[in-house]
Amino acid sequence: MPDGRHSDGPTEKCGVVGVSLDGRDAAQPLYYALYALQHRGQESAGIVTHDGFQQHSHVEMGLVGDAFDEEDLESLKGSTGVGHVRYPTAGSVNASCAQPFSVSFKSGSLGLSHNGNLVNTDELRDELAANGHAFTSDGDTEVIAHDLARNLLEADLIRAVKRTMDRIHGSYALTIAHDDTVLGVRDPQGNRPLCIGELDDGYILTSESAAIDVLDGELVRDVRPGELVVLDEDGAGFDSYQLVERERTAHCFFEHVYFARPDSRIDGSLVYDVRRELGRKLWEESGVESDVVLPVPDSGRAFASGYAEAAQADGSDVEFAEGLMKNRYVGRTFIMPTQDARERAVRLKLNPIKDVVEGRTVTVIDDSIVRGTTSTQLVDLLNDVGAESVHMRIGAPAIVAPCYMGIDMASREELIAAGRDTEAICETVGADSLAYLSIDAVAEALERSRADLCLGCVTGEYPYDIEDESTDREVTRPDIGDVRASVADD
Ligand SMILES: O=P(O)(O)OC[C@H]1O[C@H](OP(=O)(O)OP(=O)(O)O)[C@H](O)[C@@H]1O
Ligand SMILES: NC(=O)CC[C@H](N)C(=O)O
Ligand SMILES: [Mg+2]
Repeated sequence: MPDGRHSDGPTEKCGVVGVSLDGRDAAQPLYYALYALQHRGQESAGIVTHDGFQQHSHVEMGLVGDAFDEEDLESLKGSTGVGHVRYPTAGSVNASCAQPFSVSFKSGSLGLSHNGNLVNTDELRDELAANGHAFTSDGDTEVIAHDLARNLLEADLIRAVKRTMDRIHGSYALTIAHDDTVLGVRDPQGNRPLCIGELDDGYILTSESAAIDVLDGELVRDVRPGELVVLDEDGAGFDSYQLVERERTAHCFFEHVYFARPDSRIDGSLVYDVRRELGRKLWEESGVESDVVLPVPDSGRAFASGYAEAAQADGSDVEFAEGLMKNRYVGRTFIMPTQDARERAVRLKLNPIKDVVEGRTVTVIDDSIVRGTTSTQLVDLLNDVGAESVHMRIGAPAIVAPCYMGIDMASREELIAAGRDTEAICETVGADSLAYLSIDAVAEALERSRADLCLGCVTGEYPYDIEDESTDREVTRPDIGDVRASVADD
């Protein structure tokens, strides 16, 4: 397995936050912000604060609502701090890798939250260990914390961060509490999102602007790729240092397709608008006449409304209907650790309304197909309730390669599109027709050139050097019959 990736798990990403307030305790706003970022990671949640004298930390496995009670929040004293929700992509899936990571050293303390994945973790860990650093986890985040702590012993804050940025390779959006100073750092290619918000009595740094909204704040701007933002300790403002400049960005397009909340604004675009535009383009590229268009909730919704709107504008009398009902108590299905659990979860999660579907031709719109669990089951379900035909339209290109940048998107073996063409995938999921959106349409909707996006999972070409990437390229495909049989057995 290549450095910095574990073998199985969901395609979730972590959420980071940091706040600096004028006197008010930071714990509660951090907690609410983490609640707003819960979709980005459900494995653990944590907050580290600083009261001007000492650091306080509470980190637990589980969801935000379960990880903290009132007493925990009260114990987190101080008006500055950082928080994290984790979905593991590097290191163990247990408390040893839960964040924020705390490190105490001669000249102070650090609490560090990370979204992303380093691609040179092993090399850095070996070097730091040889210099006497003792690690308590096998993750990449602790390596960043130790490297920064070491640099802080020899240099001022800005130089120390710059040195660490020069040494760590890969994707990272970081919020860091260095004593009572809160910092935000974004990797030089801006792979993972990070933005700055203004609150009534302070400032916030966070993965998604929805977390600023829930605190009734205002989005100021995105943190620029390669930029360090330092919040004033009294919450009065912030300073910016452009520490690394790169010619090209490598923004992750999948943030807009699936990960981020539709109500978040990332790198200048509202996720909801981008999804609707992708849906419109999907109609333009591969629209198919049918009686009804059904979104796959949740993330397929905005795509389907854009698709149906474009179809109707073109004179189609297709109906847009919420014909798949979602059980809101079942989380994102990738979170399930085994294929069997994922299949069961899809059945629990989505139920078709027979009356909407029976005897009709149906177009199902989803944002993406990863392992194919959702689409394969859905086609069966829709056929079971009497759909005359089922056409799948997908608002992203086919995912043919793993993600090494902080999304655990399974190995090639598990990806239904790796080593298969669209026709074979269509046959595998059992649909009457299937079409994906083109990569160019994605770049157009995001108003960026292809060269400024990370498209690794849809092209297999990465903007970072990935150790051992090539060893994962050979895929032995099971027979289509075997795949369908395993679904039918369930
Ligand atoms: O091909 P698969 O491996 O099944 O993965 C693709 C599905 O998983 C995601 O939904 P998910 O249930 O994670 O979350 P959502 O409710 O936000 O759409 C995505 O939106 C697709 O529906
Ligand atoms: N999903 C992420 O961004 C994970 C951050 C970090 N690589 C970890 O596994 O803890
Ligand atoms: Mg979905």
